[in-house]
Amino acid sequence: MDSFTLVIVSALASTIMAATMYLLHRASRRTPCLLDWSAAGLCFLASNALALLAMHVQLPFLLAPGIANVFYIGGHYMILAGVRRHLGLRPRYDWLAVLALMVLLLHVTGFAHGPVASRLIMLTPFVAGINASVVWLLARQQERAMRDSYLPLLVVEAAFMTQMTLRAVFLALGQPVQLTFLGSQIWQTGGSLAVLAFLSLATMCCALIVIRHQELALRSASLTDSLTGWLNRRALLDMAEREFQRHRRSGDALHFLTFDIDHFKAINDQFGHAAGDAAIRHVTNVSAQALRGYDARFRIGGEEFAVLITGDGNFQTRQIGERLRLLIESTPLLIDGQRLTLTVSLGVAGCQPDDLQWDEALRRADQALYHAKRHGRNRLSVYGEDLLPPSLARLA
Ligand SMILES: Nc1nc2c(ncn2[C@@H]2O[C@H](COP(=O)(O)OP(=O)(O)OP(=O)(O)O)[C@@H](O)[C@H]2O)c(=O)[nH]1
Repeated sequence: MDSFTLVIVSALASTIMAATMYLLHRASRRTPCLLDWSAAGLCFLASNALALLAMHVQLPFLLAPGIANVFYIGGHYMILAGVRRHLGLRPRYDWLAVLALMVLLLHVTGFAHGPVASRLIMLTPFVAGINASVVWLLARQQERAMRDSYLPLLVVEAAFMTQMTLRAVFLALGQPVQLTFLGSQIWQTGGSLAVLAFLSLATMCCALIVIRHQELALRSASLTDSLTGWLNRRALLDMAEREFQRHRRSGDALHFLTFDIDHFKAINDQFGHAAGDAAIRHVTNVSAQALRGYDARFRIGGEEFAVLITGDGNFQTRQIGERLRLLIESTPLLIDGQRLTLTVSLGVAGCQPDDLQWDEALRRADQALYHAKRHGRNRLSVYGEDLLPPSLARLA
């Protein structure tokens, strides 16, 4: 294949990468790694543009291949920088500056002025090192929901690193191959095709990561209450059904602990809606300290909350609820310089063998909660103990 066509096609693929990443960023500005990946496309484009220019004009050696190779390494590095940023790490442009300087300085050495093969061997540790860093970072990720979307980029980077390394090893150890700058032998053609495939696939893989990430963020937002960060009623429908099915199979206890802020309307009326919101946040923050990390918490109404407690009986659930009640009572909220003591009323109910739906237990927990409200507030009632089912209440 002629090298002119390959460089043109690679330049096109670089442009598509830069434009795709930039346009995706325009569509959702909350994903800055897209700008790194767009810059990666621009770097590859600049490298190809210099190569094209060098085909027609005699350029200084430091410009082509020197600066052209710096852009080429920069392109690979910007993919790494974007991956780092996506994973919440600093992109480390200082490392890029050091790498760029090293690559440029190497072009002053006699080795770089040798045959094309020697420059290829010279660049391989840089490219393979950057590719290996991307592979290492992505392979370490534990988040199950995202792992599948990292795999394609991981494979593409690993494949490119492998072909680059094998090519360099063959050129270093094998029969001398006469490569010429922008020649059309199989070695150059293969290398250019590898770059072309890499650019096209990396563009798709980066887009896949961003789309998957946004999808998960949207899904999480749709299940989360924005004021408190607790799960919302919609999430409760999902999770309670799953836990109810598990409870029916395993027989493990499943309890609902519901609670509601006492006289909350008075806070709104006296201090305003913003103070009411602060009170809601205060109650959820404090009660989170009384709950265990694995207890699923939900905001199911304005100032009503539910906790799904699995594996514990009435006694332990009552203990958890009492701990929560006491902690809220003893942790005042500061509003306008005033210390305001908040209290909550709580209800507890467990799923019973003849329950057909999980919400029967939630309804009983609500009845227990209203029992606690009627009997003075700032207290906890357990359905079946403090409040008897109607059939037993008649006998009592
Ligand atoms: N600030 C704020 N207020 C809310 C929110 N959601 C509901 N509310 C208010 O919460 C109040 C609930 O009042 P009530 O149901 O009478 O309950 P209460 O005053 O706590 O009385 P008891 O529950 O009987 O102790 C209403 O005034 C709602 O407008 C919210 O997100 N923020």
